[in-house]
Amino acid sequence: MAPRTASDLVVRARGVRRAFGPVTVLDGADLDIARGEVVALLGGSGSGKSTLLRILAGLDPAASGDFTVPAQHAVVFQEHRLLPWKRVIDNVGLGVDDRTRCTDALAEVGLADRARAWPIELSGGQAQRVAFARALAREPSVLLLDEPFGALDALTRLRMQQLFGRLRARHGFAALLVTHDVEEALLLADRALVLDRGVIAADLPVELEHPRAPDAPGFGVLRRRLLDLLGVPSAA
Ligand SMILES: Nc1ncnc2c1ncn2[C@@H]1O[C@H](COP(=O)(O)OP(=O)(O)OP(=O)(O)O)[C@@H](O)[C@H]1O
Repeated sequence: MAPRTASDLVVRARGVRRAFGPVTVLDGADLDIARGEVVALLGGSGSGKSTLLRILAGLDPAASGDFTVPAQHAVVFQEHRLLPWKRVIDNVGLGVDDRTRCTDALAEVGLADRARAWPIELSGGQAQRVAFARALAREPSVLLLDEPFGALDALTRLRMQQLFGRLRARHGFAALLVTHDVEEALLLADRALVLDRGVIAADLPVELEHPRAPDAPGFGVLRRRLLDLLGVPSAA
């Protein structure tokens, strides 16, 4: 891989620190994301993944460190966070002037026919699709995703992961994907980072052909390596 220059980077963070009272959660974390690159962020529960994502999203003014994230970013959380008093299309259109972009985004996630529905009328998977449409309508150069598929049932999660792959191929956005799911990281990401004791402790390139599948050659080896990096021992 050619060395990355600063101009290739869409996200650059250096020495990110955050403590809550006496507890230091991030202790000088460094992170780069290149244009169009999907980076998974893993780590034990409470290791600070969401804290780092929130900082990059500009949602935590108390953090310190140097970080640049383009203004044109969008965030998707585990919960859809749709406004219940706005119809689907108006949720997608929040802060976006161009209505065509909103209609197109809704069509891209397969929900053109639900534009006039209320959020309460949607399934969990559909609501999360709308959350992605809302993000897409902003034409982001980077998506910040905090376990966006974590609350979905296994089948819906698989469909959403496939949708994410198609959207990424079409739009070329970069993404930071916080996930607990090793398989998800290896299906979707170009690199997998492991956050441990406040720093990025490992950076694993995922050099697998697309479309990827858990039974494809090379997948199992990478899964084992990533589990090792996460400190999960192999079954005896
Ligand atoms: N607003 C807050 N006030 C106090 N402590 C907080 C706050 N936000 C996060 N923390 C603490 O910071 C640590 C990291 O939390 P964070 O949610 O970033 O971890 P995580 O890696 O995303 O965890 P999980 O995988 O369980 O979602 C935890 O110990 C958490 O309790």
